[in-house]
Amino acid sequence: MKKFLKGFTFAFNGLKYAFTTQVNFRVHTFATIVAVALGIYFHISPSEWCWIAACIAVVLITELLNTSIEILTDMVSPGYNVKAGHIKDISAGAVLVTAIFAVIVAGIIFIPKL
Ligand SMILES: Nc1ncnc2c1ncn2[C@@H]1O[C@H](COP(=O)(O)OP(=O)(O)OP(=O)(O)O)[C@@H](O)[C@H]1O
Repeated sequence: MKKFLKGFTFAFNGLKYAFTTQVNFRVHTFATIVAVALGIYFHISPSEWCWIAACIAVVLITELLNTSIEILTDMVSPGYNVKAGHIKDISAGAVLVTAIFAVIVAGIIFIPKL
């Protein structure tokens, strides 16, 4: 049980690290708050909440993985390396894809309610 709770502490430390060091993670957290506030304001349906929750999760998870890939890349390749650059660009591209997906879903749900 102690080990299980310790795992949570490590996970929360990771979230804290991402939040305090990554501007993008803070921006996505702010976007999460806005999406939840809009969902409450417009009384969206349970299935619309599922889509919003999925968007929030996929964007935040990808941002967290992007952060850890960046750290790992800097560790493995501290100097300039074309491949290191590609790795970081691809990882950032993954975040962009999820963000575009979230904006499209939010548009489909919220624009008709305006
Ligand atoms: N070691 C490297 N070798 C080659 N290009 C790199 C390297 N590190 C970074 N780059 C290039 O610079 C871009 C920005 O890298 P950087 O590490 O600053 O990431 P970031 O997205 O600005 O994240 P953060 O601000 O959190 O560090 C990368 O996407 C990549 O194109």
